[in-house]
Amino acid sequence: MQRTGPRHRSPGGHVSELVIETRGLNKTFHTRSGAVRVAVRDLDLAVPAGGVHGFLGPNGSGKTTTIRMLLGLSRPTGGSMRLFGQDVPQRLPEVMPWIGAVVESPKFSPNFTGRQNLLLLARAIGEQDSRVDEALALVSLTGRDRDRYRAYSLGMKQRLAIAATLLKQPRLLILDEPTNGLDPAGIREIRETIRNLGERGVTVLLSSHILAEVQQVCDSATIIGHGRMLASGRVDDLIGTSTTYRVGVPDPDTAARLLVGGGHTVRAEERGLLVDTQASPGEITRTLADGGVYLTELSPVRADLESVFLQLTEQATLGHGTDEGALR
Ligand SMILES: Nc1ncnc2c1ncn2[C@@H]1O[C@H](COP(=O)(O)OP(=O)(O)OP(=O)(O)O)[C@@H](O)[C@H]1O
Repeated sequence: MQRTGPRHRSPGGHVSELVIETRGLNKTFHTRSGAVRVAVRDLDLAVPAGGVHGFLGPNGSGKTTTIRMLLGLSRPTGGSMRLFGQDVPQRLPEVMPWIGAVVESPKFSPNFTGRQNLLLLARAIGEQDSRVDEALALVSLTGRDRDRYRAYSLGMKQRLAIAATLLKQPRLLILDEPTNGLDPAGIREIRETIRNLGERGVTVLLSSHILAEVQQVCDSATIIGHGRMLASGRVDDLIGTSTTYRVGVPDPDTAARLLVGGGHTVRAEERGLLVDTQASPGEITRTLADGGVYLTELSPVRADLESVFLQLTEQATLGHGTDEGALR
């Protein structure tokens, strides 16, 4: 797992081509009341070519701000950015034809069908009409393309928005929280669409505050909190770095103190303690036994990004004192 630095290393140490690269990226807002708000802080983002890369962080952690800067919609206060190896925003006009983005809901005409909306768009950007059928198929809207847009579900509207970006066959697709506000069926359809695109060779940057989403859909991920990168790497590796154990003990307070002293991350829960650690069960047992505490239970809990995130944000918040927003 890589925690800092702009290069993405595979487990074998190979440095892959980066589609998105930021170095020391900063964005500070000055609010009307005169307060200074740091939205993005020294962010080194490295997104390798191919597959789906998750951009994971709680609400307000700086994902949209970063994406807006990458797309030239907002100006950084510091640092540098590259897309396909080109400095942006300076060279944005050159790389923009390769990039599709759904950052806000696009304006479609409610009385036109999905197909008519895309045909209008395709002609406006000089793409062949045949691209419309291909784009509709990629987002699985083929059977519903002759329904009026106003009759579409939110999920279908979102898939049409993705189809619109696919008309020009982008090599990079940036999706900002694309499943927000969708029902479970809509969420599933969008996730399938994103996975299909990743498998077809499109690099997808998927921003999300939903850990399970990133875990299910993404090959690699960057986790941010307070505008800072907390970890980056393959999702398998991010999960593999730590295991959570449920620890049952007669005296949880003493046990927690001993475990924290031993360098483990500890959370209290109803049935005992949850310990996020890279250590073996034997080491946990020894740490407690050396302090005179004997276990009544020690069982591994399925590792997920949530425990990784909690470990990372705990480290990051030590120096900040503010709390992260809600993750679900
Ligand atoms: N135009 C602005 N003026 C002032 N503060 C802003 C502005 N835009 C964003 N912020 C602040 O910057 C921080 C990061 O916001 P941002 O929208 O980038 O987070 P996010 O990770 O995309 O969150 P969400 O998941 O809620 O969209 C927040 O504290 C937000 O309030």
